[in-house]
Amino acid sequence: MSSKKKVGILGASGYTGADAVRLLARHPNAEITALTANTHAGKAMGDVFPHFFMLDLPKLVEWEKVDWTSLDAVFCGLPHGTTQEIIAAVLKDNPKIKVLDMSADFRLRNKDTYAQWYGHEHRALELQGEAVYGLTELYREKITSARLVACPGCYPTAALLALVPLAKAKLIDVDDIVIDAKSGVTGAGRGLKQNTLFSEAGEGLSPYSVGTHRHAPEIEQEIGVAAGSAVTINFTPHLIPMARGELCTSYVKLNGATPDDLRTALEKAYANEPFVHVARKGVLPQTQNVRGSNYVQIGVIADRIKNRAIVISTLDNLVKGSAGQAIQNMNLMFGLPETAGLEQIALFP
Ligand SMILES: NC(=O)C1=CN([C@@H]2O[C@H](COP(=O)(O)OP(=O)(O)OC[C@H]3O[C@@H](n4cnc5c(N)ncnc54)[C@H](OP(=O)(O)O)[C@@H]3O)[C@@H](O)[C@H]2O)C=CC1
Ligand SMILES: CC(=O)N[C@@H](CCC(=O)OP(=O)(O)O)C(=O)O
Repeated sequence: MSSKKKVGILGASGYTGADAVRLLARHPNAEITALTANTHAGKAMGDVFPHFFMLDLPKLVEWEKVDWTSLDAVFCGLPHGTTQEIIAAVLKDNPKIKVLDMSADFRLRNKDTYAQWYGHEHRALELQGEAVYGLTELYREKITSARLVACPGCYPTAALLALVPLAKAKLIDVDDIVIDAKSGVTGAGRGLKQNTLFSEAGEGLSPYSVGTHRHAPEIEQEIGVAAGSAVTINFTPHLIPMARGELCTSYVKLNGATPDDLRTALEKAYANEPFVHVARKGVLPQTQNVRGSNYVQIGVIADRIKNRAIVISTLDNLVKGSAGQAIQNMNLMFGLPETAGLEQIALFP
């Protein structure tokens, strides 16, 4: 009998689900036994994503048709709002399944903050209270014993890995953080949308949700925990003409520290981290350095303005920004080597 963990992927016809398939198909300790879709249900995975021609994968089915009793874990790449209802139904009858949610449904701890930003009351409040925030480097211990892990959004992962150690060490003024972020268009999912058409996204750079993006409260929640006080940040996302990749430029005010102190604090925080690389002085992170990999690269640059510094972080939104981080968390939850299935080097150029 195979000792591999049997995993299912909800939303396998979407981008995060498909990247989970790409990575899990070569994971030494996992076996994909169920894949779900909505409009694509009934199709072969190889017809929906022809780049999987070499894999023998289960057919895409509606989530109600999955034999949940045979699964050890489920990855969830569904739209937010939909996830909470489906996961509540699955866990009700199959309470032992481990859930790696890549949507936003269980990330915000405060139910009022959730309702304010997502426009409705949470429909699985108990699970919202149970979920562990899945930023591996910050919550490793809690993730190890969790049943439901709310993997962070791609922007929060990039921003928080750069800023949390600095907020914790009180090296920066947490009331003066400006995050300027850029994402490739896969960040918006595979569904047809006007703003991600090649003709509209291919030759321009567009800011969106300025001052209103739902990742602001998620970032504030975790910087607030690190700082020990509520914070408000300035966060502006942009859509850039490339498929995958994300880069966050954070402008910070120093609390009497130097930019070199910031770099030293980050190096110390991530000295034993397999997937976070602090660039040496003078090296600027760029999306090409992490594309297709589970790595995050962070760099610190002195600003010409006195008492300010610039912290740049980059990741692949479909790997460390979603499917890769979810697999890293699954590895912890099953006591597997944390890096299993995730050691790919960036696809450069
Ligand atoms: N893309 C990214 O970089 C990141 C995305 N996320 C989050 O991960 C989740 C998935 O994102 P992404 O993969 O980009 O999205 P996609 O739009 O590419 O895929 C969504 C998936 O959900 C399925 N689906 C849609 N509606 C329903 C429904 N009512 N019932 C069951 N299944 C449904 C779709 O099926 P079908 O195609 O058959 O209709 C598809 O498989 C979202 O919550 C997103 O915000 C998080 C981090 C990064
Ligand atoms: C380019 C783009 O549209 N990106 C998405 C973020 C993707 C992500 O991380 O979203 P979740 O919080 O839903 O998981 C957005 O801005 O909504």
